[in-house]
Amino acid sequence: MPVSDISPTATFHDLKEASVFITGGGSGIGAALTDGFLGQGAKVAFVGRSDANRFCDEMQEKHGQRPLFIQCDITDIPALKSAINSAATAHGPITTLVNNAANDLRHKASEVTEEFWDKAMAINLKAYFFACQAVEQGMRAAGGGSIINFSSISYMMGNAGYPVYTTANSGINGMTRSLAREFGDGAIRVNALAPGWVLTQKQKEMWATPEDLAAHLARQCLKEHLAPQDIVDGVLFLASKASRMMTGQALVIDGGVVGTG
Ligand SMILES: NC(=O)C1=CN([C@@H]2O[C@H](COP(=O)(O)OP(=O)(O)OC[C@H]3O[C@@H](n4cnc5c(N)ncnc54)[C@H](O)[C@@H]3O)[C@@H](O)[C@H]2O)C=CC1
Ligand SMILES: O=C(O)C(=O)C[C@H](O)C(=O)CO
Repeated sequence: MPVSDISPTATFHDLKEASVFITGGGSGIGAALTDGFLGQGAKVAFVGRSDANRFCDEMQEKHGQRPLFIQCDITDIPALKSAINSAATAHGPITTLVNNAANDLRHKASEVTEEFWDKAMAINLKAYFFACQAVEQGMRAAGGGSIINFSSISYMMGNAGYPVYTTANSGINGMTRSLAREFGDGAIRVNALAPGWVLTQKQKEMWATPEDLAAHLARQCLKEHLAPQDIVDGVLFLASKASRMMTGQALVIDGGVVGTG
């Protein structure tokens, strides 16, 4: 489905003018999130490795407001912190952080080198932590905020084929619970969101064989594959004061896989 067709169903009035920072907000689920937050009237900044100006043009045309794109590899922690500072300077202190960028490259345990491990963890876990650290003081000064850390049901399913990724996904949930405790006295909420299999263009091109899709659907209670926009309303809810007393949780949006297999 083209990005332009994405339309979240809920309106969260407190997200109007909110300063939102999204990692990997230019493609896949992240692009749907950028679109969704702009649709709420939020000010959105996002980072990604490759040029996203065409996507920003599309968003400006659709919403009358351009997201701020900052080119940045999130494994470069000083660059990530600098991007967060630039976004806060442009839009005001970040009150919603979405740690979305990740890499689910397939691999076998026997093939994992130390170098691969370090690189995978740098993208899928380390960057998440340092982005949380970088927004803490600004959120405290602003009177609070919401952090949403993308995890995945893949570790809950005990999936093979990407063990370093699933290790990081599990770590994200532990980190989320600890940071929820540590940041809670600043009214900063920290939650995880674990999607099921979401058929982005990349998933369709790289991993989704007809056999695997059928097997996955057989495990879902709801017999329809998820699209990126199915994740958006859940993120908006976690960002909004609609979830004001919810923190340290992992929200699963998967069509009903976990616990049914
Ligand atoms: N698509 C799916 O089926 C599922 C996705 N998820 C999670 O949802 C989130 C989004 O997933 P997708 O949209 O499928 O991912 P994707 O791979 O399609 O997009 C990830 C985005 O992050 C960016 N990115 C990756 N590495 C980066 C780096 N080093 N520096 C800066 N940007 C970088 C990419 O350019 C891209 O914009 C991830 O956290 C993923 O683990 C979880 C479960 C299932
Ligand atoms: O995190 C991921 O990426 C996934 O979980 C993708 C799908 O859920 C999957 O691989 C299903 O088998």
